[in-house]
Amino acid sequence: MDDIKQDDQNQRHAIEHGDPALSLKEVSVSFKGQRAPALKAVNLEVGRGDFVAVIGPSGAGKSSLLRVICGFLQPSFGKVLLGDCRQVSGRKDHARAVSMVFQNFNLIGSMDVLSNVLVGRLAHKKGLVRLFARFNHHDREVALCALAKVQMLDFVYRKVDLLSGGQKQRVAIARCLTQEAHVLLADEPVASLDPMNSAKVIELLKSLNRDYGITVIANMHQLELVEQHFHRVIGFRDGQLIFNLPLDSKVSTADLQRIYR
Ligand SMILES: Nc1ncnc2c1ncn2[C@@H]1O[C@H](COP(=O)(O)OP(=O)(O)OP(=O)(O)O)[C@@H](O)[C@H]1O
Repeated sequence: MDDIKQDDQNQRHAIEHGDPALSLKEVSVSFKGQRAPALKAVNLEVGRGDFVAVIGPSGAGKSSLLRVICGFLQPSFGKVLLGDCRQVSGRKDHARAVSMVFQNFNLIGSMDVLSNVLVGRLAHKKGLVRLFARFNHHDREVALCALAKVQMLDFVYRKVDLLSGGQKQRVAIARCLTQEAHVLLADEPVASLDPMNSAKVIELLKSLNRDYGITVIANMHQLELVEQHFHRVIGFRDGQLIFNLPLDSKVSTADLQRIYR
């Protein structure tokens, strides 16, 4: 237990003194037909290897934040930088560096677990090899290692439609691992899961962060899980970043009132 605490402290020290995994500079996102922007001039730096929760009421801009980091959305203003200076300018530029898991898993239900996980390797392919989704021995090895990490090796050839919600989310996480991304974004990863599976999925994300140094940013509605597991919490309201705090104890009532009014 003491070792784990020491590891945690070492990791926090590295984060505080290391390079950023990503930065947002004055990022705004506006949607056609919406009066207010989804994100308003957001400035944010996330440290390499950090484990961050994003909280805020519905419509606060949490998903828009992850989607603009992932490159699914382009900022209307400002820029997203990966590492120190590489600007995110399209899907291709960062398809390998950033991966995402979703509340509804985004898996292909009619395909087996291994085929779904191999999709993560497409980020490493070009041209016809990518078009025809041709995978080699190394791709399969990476995928099987990822499935071992999420404890789904016994289900390699099972159709995804036949898995439970918790198992599906573990497959989705294995797909991210197979992509070998440095940053894992999770959009409400436990919203569809019961409390036991929710805790398991958060523990799994935590172990990827601890064992592989993957930077994790997760949108969360479950404050208890956030306070129990995450190193940092970011609060959003009305598209604005309201606070960005290290999490040594509970989020104060005063801070919660600033976002959930
Ligand atoms: N594709 C879209 N087209 C138009 N407006 C959108 C779109 N996606 C999001 N919005 C708007 O942008 C704002 C922020 O939405 P976003 O989904 O980022 O919030 P959120 O904090 O993730 O909410 P929730 O917790 O309910 O998922 C909302 O007002 C929403 O209606």
